[in-house]
Amino acid sequence: MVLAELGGSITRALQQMIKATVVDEKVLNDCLNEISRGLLQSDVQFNLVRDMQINIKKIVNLSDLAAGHNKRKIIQQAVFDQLCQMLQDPAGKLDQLVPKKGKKPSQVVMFVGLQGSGKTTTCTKYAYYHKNKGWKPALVCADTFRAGAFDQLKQNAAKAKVPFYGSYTEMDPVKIAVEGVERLKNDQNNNFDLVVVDTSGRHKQEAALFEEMRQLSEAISPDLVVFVMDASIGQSAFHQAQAFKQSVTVGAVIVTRDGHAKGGGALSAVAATKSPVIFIGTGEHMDQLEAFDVKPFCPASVRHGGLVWTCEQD
Ligand SMILES: Nc1nc2c(ncn2[C@@H]2O[C@H](COP(=O)(O)OP(=O)(O)OP(=O)(O)O)[C@@H](O)[C@H]2O)c(=O)[nH]1
Repeated sequence: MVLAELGGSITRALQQMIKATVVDEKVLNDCLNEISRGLLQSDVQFNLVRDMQINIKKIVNLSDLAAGHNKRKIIQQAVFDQLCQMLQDPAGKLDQLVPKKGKKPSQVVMFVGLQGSGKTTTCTKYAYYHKNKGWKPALVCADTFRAGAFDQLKQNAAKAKVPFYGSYTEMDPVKIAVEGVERLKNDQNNNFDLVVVDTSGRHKQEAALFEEMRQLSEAISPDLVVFVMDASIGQSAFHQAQAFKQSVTVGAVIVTRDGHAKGGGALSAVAATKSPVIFIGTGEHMDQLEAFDVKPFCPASVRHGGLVWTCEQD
């Protein structure tokens, strides 16, 4: 997994710093440069990497640290905090964002993203994931643009045994979404608590499709808009994600096809949308969706000389 590989290179940089006999400016710079190299190789935007270096240096002001301070631990914590902030909860709103099981009226989650980013697949995976955790999810196909999207979602929904709403004949995605969401929300028999809406793929250059997405979002007022991004798009993730964020209130990111060399583009999408990565798609199958865990970037402990330097808050 590429995000985990990036975690490995960050851990190695920290280990080098921990091994140093004296932690001085040179050791700190070497460590930060090594981490920056890993991030840049994973295609994280240069500006983000530079800002992260600046922030860490502000927190870890070696000349101001009195003797007796555990410099290694302070550096490690600063690196971990910065990465967590970049990835996990950049706006500090994760708690409010995540739908709550059993909540009424049903919460609506709308999926948006570029063409082929994996939205349709991820919608079903997301519904299936929650179903296995005891939720009552349902799916709506508001992708009238791609021929085959309806059948794809219908088949996936049947496989996942998740109820589904869509139409072969209606071509207006806003109408379908409104009807589907209303019907599923008011379904007294099934008591759905999560309605997942799949939308057409679009590109920021396609103004009309972006306007359609804005109208769709306005019409159904989703509780959460998820931006689905393919890990392989690398740096262009930043501008695309930013364009989506400017049209609809993106609240979270799901990264698909993680395993690609440019997986660090996820960091750029997070920075552009100020939204956390909540899940990672690790394959085409229904169960290949993992709740995102920031820890691979910086494992809980980095062992050296019998000491355990914990990255987690102690
Ligand atoms: N390996 C891998 N493949 C994925 C993942 N998610 C989706 N795919 C595959 O990517 C392809 C495109 O996925 P779709 O779900 O159809 O993409 P989409 O965003 O709905 O496409 P549009 O509606 O055209 O925008 C399919 O072949 C999926 O099986 C993932 O996490 N890992």
